[in-house]
Amino acid sequence: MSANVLPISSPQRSRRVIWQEIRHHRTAAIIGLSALIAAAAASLVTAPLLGSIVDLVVAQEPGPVGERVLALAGAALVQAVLAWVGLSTIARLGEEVLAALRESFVQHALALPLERIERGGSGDLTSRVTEDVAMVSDAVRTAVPQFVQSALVIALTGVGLIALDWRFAVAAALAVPVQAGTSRWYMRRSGPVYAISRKASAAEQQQFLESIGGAASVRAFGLAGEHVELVRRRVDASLQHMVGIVRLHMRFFARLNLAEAIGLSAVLVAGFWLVRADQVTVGTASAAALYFANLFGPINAMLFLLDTLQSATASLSRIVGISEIPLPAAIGADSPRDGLVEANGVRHAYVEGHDVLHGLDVTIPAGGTVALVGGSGGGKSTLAAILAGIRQPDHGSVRIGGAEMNEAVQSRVVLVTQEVHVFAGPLAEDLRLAAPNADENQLLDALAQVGAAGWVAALPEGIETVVGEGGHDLSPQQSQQLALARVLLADPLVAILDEATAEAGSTGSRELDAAAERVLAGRTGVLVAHRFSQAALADQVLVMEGGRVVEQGRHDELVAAGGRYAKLWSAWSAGRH
Ligand SMILES: Nc1ncnc2c1ncn2[C@@H]1O[C@H](COP(=O)(O)OP(=O)(O)OP(=O)(O)O)[C@@H](O)[C@H]1O
Repeated sequence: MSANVLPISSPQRSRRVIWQEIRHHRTAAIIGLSALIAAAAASLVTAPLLGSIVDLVVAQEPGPVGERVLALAGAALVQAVLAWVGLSTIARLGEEVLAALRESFVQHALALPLERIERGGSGDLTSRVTEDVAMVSDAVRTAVPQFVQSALVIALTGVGLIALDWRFAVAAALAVPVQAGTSRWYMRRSGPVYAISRKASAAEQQQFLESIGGAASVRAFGLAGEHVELVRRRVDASLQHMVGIVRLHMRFFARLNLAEAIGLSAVLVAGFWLVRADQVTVGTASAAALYFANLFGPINAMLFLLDTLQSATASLSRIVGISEIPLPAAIGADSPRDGLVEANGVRHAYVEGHDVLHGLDVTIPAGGTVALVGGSGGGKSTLAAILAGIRQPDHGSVRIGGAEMNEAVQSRVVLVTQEVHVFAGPLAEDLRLAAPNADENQLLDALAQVGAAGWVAALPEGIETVVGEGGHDLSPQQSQQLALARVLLADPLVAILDEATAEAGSTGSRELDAAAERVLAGRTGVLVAHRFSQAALADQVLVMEGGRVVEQGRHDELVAAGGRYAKLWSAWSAGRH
C-alpha cells in the first residue's frame, strides 16, 4: 500500500538538498551572513555605550556624554544598514534556492509516469504544488531570515554578556530551562491544534460551498433552516478552534514572560552584588541588564518561529520527495532512427490482476498508418497511451525507430486525445508550445493545413487573440484543429490520434478527417477510430476486443473476410444511410 503513496523525503535528505543549492550561491550566502553578523556586533555597542553614559552621570562628568550619544546614533545607523543588506541578501538567496527547488519539482512532476500519479492520487500532487510550495515560500521570505538574524543576535549577545563579566552570563542562563520547557510544551501542542483548526475551517468552507452551491435544491426541499443550522455549527466549531489557538499563544508568551522575569531578576541581583563588591561599575551592570532585555525579542521570535519552520520542513520533505522518484528516462538515451513502431508482448492492468491488454504484438512500418477499432473498453485508448509513452506497460516493450521509450523517443511521438487542452494565452503562443521558434508564417501555414485559417482570421485579433480560460472560447472542433496544428508544428515521427475527431457533427467530421489525414501524411500514424471512414483510409486495421487483437488486415480484406470487422462496418454504413 505504501508503495502507492507519493514519497516523502527524510528531513536530513531535504536539508542536504537545500545545502547543495545554497552552495551554488556561496558568495551571496557569505555576504548575507557576514552582514548579519556585523549588524549583530554593531548592536552590541549600544548597551556598553549606555552603560558608560550611566557611569559618567554617576561620576558627575557630563562632558563626554555628547560624544557617546553621537556614537550611539552612528552605531544604530551602521546596524540598520548592515541588517538591511544581510536580510535582503538572505531573502534573495532563499528565493533563488526556492526557484531551483520548484523547477526540479515541476520537471519531475511532469515527467512522472501517469500510473505513479494515479496511484499516489493527483490530489496529493496538487496539494504539494500549491499548499506545500506556499508554506515553504512563506518560510523562506519571512521566517528563515528572521530566525537567522535572531539566532545571531542571541549568540553574540551571549558573548557580550560574558565579555562584561561571566557571572552576568551565568545569571542570564537561569532563564534557559524555562524557555526550553516552554518551547517543548508549545511544540507538543501547536501541531495538533493547528491541524484541527485547519480541518475545522476546511469543513466550514465545504459547508458554505454545499449550502450556497446547492441553494436552489435547499430552497426547493425547504431545507433552509437545517442548512443555516449546519453552517452555524461549523462556524462555531471553527471559531472555537481559532480561540483555542489565540489562548495557546497567550499561554506561550506568558511562560516566556516568566522566563524573562527570572533571567532579568537574576542579572539585576548579580549586578547589585558585583557593584557592591566593587567588581563592576553601575554602568557595566546597566549594560548587562540592557543586553538581557535586548534578548527578549529575538528569543521570543525564534521560539515562535520554531513551529513555522517545522511545518515548512515537513512541506519541504514533500516537495523534495517528488524529486526523488526515479524517472523512466533512465532507460538509455538512444534517439529513434525512424518512425518504426514495435510493441512486443504488451500487457497492462489498471487494477492488479485485471489485465486490460493481454500481451499485444503490434508492428507499424515507418510512415504506415494503423487504425484501432472495436467496441468500447476493448483497450484502444490504453494501447494508444502506451505507444505514446504516456503509460508504461506492466510487461513487454515498446520501441520506436529501434530505440526503447525514453525522453528522446517521447519527444518524437505526439498523442492527441479527445480532452484537448487549450492553454490560456494568445493563440500563437498556444501553437508555439509545440515549436517555440516557429515564425508567424509557419503558424498560419499549420492552421491552414488543418482547415482553421478561416475562423482564426475572423477572430478579433487573429492569431494574437487570447484563447482558453478567461479568453475567447473555442468550440470543441476548433480546439481539436489547434491540437492537430500543434502536431504539424511539432513534426513528430509518430502521431497518435485517439478519438480526435469524435466530437464534431458531419461537416465538422469531414473537415477534421481531412485535417487528420494531412497530419498523418509522411509520418507513422495510429488512429483510434470510431468512425469507419477513418479506418478505411488506414494501411492496416486492428480490431480490438477485450484487450486482444481479434482481427487484423486492410479494410477491404477484412470486409471481404466477413468477420467481426465486416459486421461492425455494415452496421456503421447502414447507420449513415
Ligand atoms: N484510468 C483507468 N483506470 C482504471 N481502468 C481504466 C482506466 N482507463 C481505462 N480503464 C479500463 O480499461 C479497459 C480498456 O479501456 P480503454 O479506454 O483502453 O478502451 P477503449 O477501447 O479505448 O474504449 P473506449 O472506446 O470506450 O474509449 C476498460 O475496461 C476500462 O474500463
